[in-house]
Amino acid sequence: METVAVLGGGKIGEALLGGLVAAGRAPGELLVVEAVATRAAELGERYGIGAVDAAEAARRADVLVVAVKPGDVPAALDQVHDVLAGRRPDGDRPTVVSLAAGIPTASLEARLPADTAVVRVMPNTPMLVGRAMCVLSPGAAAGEVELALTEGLLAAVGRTVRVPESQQDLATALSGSGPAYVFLLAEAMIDAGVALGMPRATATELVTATVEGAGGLLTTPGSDGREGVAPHPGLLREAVTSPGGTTAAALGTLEAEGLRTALARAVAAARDRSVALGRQDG
Ligand SMILES: NC(=O)C1=CN([C@@H]2O[C@H](COP(=O)(O)OP(=O)(O)OC[C@H]3O[C@@H](n4cnc5c(N)ncnc54)[C@H](O)[C@@H]3O)[C@@H](O)[C@H]2O)C=CC1
Ligand SMILES: O=C(O)[C@@H]1CCC=N1
Repeated sequence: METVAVLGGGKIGEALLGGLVAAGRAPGELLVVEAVATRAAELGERYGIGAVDAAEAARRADVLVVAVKPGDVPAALDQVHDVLAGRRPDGDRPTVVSLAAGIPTASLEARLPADTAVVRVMPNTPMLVGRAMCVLSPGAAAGEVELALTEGLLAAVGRTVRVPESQQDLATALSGSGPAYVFLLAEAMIDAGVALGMPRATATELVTATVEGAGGLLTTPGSDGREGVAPHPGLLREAVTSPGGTTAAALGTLEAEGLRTALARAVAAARDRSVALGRQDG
């Protein structure tokens, strides 16, 4: 198997490394470059992954994953540039896989040796439990080989989909940030249950099982009574909504309070922020 080096062992770096280990990848094939020594040690203890410096990662990696904050990407790429320049671009040089929100492949390529294969990916944190949604777009020098290599790696930790790079900022707003919207919804539901008198542990069990079960229905073909097409959220919602019943009362309140509009605005705000992060780097 190829050696994967991750620059940045923070939340998403850990989700990838931990997810790969959980999927059976040998820790010896995984490397992390982490600026904070205590954090690197923590990852070593937790997953048995070796910490190296940027130059060593650039020397040994077949896939070099950039998982630092968008503003730290230029410095991180500068640290590996010269070693990468010493490796031939025709198969010896690693594929650079960027997980950074907003940063276009053209900006990444401009800070890397000419002809480096770059794949821009927007992952999400369910990667840690093998349930990621990873959205991929190739850079100018990334062909089918590099895309397939990246997909093969990420398939171990969830699902992958290719999109034109013009849709990456919107993908970031939907699936990259999306888990946070679901967690906020869960938190708010639990708090509402507690406010109305249910013990927190019970409310938490009810809500988390409900989110998991609803996710299962959304992703199980045929769950809305139709065969051969992806389940429609509206049909699943209708099946819960008895005429004159409790769900209709709740949904009427949510619509009146503007939940749908709030979500549309939230996704647009996240998309715009992703675009702005890319401009700041440029
Ligand atoms: N957290 C999330 O849900 C997602 C994050 N991302 C992207 O992943 C990237 C990282 O985000 P997080 O993991 O949340 O941030 P984080 O702040 O948790 O992790 C970044 C890590 O990189 C380290 N670091 C910074 N510069 C470094 C360098 N030059 N060399 C080595 N290590 C360095 C920091 O010490 C830190 O541990 C961002 O670009 C973000 O846009 C993408 C999808 C989802
Ligand atoms: O909040 C962020 O900027 C990152 C990108 C997607 C999820 N977390």
